[in-house]
Amino acid sequence: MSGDGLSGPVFRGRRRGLMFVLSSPSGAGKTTLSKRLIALNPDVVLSISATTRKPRPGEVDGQDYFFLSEKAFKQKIEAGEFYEWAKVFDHYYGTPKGPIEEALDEGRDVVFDIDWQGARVLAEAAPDDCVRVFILPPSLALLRERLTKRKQDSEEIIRGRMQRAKDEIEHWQEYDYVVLNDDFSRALEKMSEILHAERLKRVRHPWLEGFVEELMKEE
Ligand SMILES: Nc1ncnc2c1ncn2[C@@H]1O[C@H](COP(=O)(O)OP(=O)(O)OP(=O)(O)O)[C@@H](O)[C@H]1O
Ligand SMILES: Nc1nc2c(ncn2[C@@H]2O[C@H](COP(=O)(O)O)[C@@H](O)[C@H]2O)c(=O)[nH]1
Repeated sequence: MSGDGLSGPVFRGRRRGLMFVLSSPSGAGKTTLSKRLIALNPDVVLSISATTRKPRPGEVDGQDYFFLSEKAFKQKIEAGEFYEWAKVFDHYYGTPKGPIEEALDEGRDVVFDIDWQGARVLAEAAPDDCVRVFILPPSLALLRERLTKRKQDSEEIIRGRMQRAKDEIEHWQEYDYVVLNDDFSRALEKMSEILHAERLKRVRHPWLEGFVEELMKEE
């Protein structure tokens, strides 16, 4: 069951999975945080996006992203295979529908690492299921340092990502929660707290309606 404290021997109702949407400027730490969050909560599923950008060293197709040609990506847009898609840093990125719908229907929570455009689409499409978290870096200087130390991108690419950082941060007020990723462990703890509190929300437990109705008939 969902491990949310409402599923003991008496409370057997199922809940629908929630969409845990993370955005931040590139390099603030959402990939690292989401992977650690899933390691701590193995019942949570990571949404694997499709992209037309080239794989970084060590990235695995089907694990980090589905790496597609622009032609294949556009065919999938036409076929309606994406929940949402956007152009970010001159490349296409999109969230495949199939695995997400399956996971949510099974009551599993899904983590999305997507930009503000995608977060907005998901929140409009599924306002009751969506929880949006914006991750802030402690400063732009430290953001640049993280991108540099990651050793995955050229100086030119890092410059482009830094130029777009403020455009992304401008959307912070569209999010339900903001987590400052200064100390990593503290940020991770806050993410876990948000996830666990959100799982308990009444709207995520429609079975409670029937349960309370029965309870009120007693005596
Ligand atoms: N709290 C932290 N303190 C120091 N370094 C951190 C912290 N959090 C993450 N990092 C490091 O910063 C780098 C960027 O993190 P990460 O790749 O998770 O960012 P991201 O937001 O997913 O970026 P992108 O949008 O480009 O995918 C990584 O090398 C990661 O180990
Ligand atoms: N709207 C979407 N944005 C996405 C998706 N997958 C990733 N992203 C965002 O793109 C940038 C760059 O990612 P990188 O892996 O090249 O560093 C980052 O902000 C991601 O959040 C998606 O499916 N939809």
